[in-house]
Amino acid sequence: MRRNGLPSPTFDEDGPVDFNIESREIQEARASAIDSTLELHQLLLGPALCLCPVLNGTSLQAIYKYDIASKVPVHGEVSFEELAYKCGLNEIHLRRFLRFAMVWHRVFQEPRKGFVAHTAASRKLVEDPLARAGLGYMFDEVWQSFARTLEAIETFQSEEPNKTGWNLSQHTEKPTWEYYASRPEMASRFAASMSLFSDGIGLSPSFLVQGYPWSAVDNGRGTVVDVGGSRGFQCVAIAQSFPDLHFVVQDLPDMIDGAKDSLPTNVEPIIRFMAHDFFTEQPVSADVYLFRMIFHNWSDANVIRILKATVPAMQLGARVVVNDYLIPELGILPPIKEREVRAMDMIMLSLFNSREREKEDWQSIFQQADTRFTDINVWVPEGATLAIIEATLGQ
Ligand SMILES: C[S@@+](CC[C@H](N)C(=O)[O-])C[C@H]1O[C@@H](n2cnc3c(N)ncnc32)[C@H](O)[C@@H]1O
Repeated sequence: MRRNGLPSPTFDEDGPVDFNIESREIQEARASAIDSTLELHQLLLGPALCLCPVLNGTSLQAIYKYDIASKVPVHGEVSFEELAYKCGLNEIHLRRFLRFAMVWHRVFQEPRKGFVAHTAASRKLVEDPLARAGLGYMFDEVWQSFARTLEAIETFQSEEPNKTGWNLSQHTEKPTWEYYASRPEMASRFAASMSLFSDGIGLSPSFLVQGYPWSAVDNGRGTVVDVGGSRGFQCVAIAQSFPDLHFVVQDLPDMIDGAKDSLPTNVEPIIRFMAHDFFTEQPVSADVYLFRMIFHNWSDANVIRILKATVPAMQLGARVVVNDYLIPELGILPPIKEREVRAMDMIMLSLFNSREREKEDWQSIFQQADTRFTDINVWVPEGATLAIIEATLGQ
């Protein structure tokens, strides 16, 4: 990092909150150091302590709920007494929440007894609304869903998206998207968290742009339908590199409302938005139907329903292109990457009753949707977190 003029990692308030490492070599060195230190750490803990992880999110949840970070002056300090007053919290609770966060998460520090100051991590919460949204989503929704997941499995014995740990914890029978429709503040917190997670280096849209042969889609002049394409972020990225393609971004009406107005002007003429529920028959005939981070939100039966609704619009040779996590065989990925995929798989269970899939799962799902899906190719672009799964409709 020194050789590349990058700041050294530190917990100090003025330390870098993001590394902004672009070099693949440095990223790989960082990942391998994380893997090695994790292994060393767990070896030193030993089996008994590995069985006792601390799973207590109360402290971070309180920091989010009472917006504590914004009440601590940047480059200053505040007493526990005054901060408790500002937050409307009992001082004993506040002190234990913050001291837990200092020790477990390096969030806040106590430069002298009884006074609180920022670290780089707590300062990030003040300065980055996406980081705040991510914390809120994690501790108000995801963490609570984990605690009710086994209960949901036993009670419902169902794969439907409204029979989950999330449903039990939110006390609703509606699936997430429907529930969010009447709660715009939760919907925008979810969207902000997604853009925080998509900033992860392996999730950049550039991997989809460079990792798929877009120039071969009808010689670079074909039509791509981005199904469940949100506000068109992926299509914008692809369109910037392949300006002769045409795009239709489909999503639920609330999601695409006003999205056309926020497109960059150079790609605006080639990207169109359309309200479409992907469980109903696909109305657009295209060369490629892109599903990015869609199927991992749905059970196998529902993915098959969505694919069956797509097939009637597909001409011979048209393709479904899926961009989703791929579960590898155990031990093939570096440990830190494998943790991420398996963590996502568990989150999908608790929130949606869905799952991340292995290569063989994709073969089986496409075959069950339509036996004419042939040539199923699966690859992971170098450095990417998401795989590309491509299925072509044959005779
Ligand atoms: C995890 S997001 C993925 C968004 C986008 N493809 C991406 O990669 O950033 C899932 C998307 O599916 C959309 N969605 C959920 N149910 C839908 C339905 N029945 N029909 C169309 N879109 C739906 C949501 O509104 C949301 O934009």
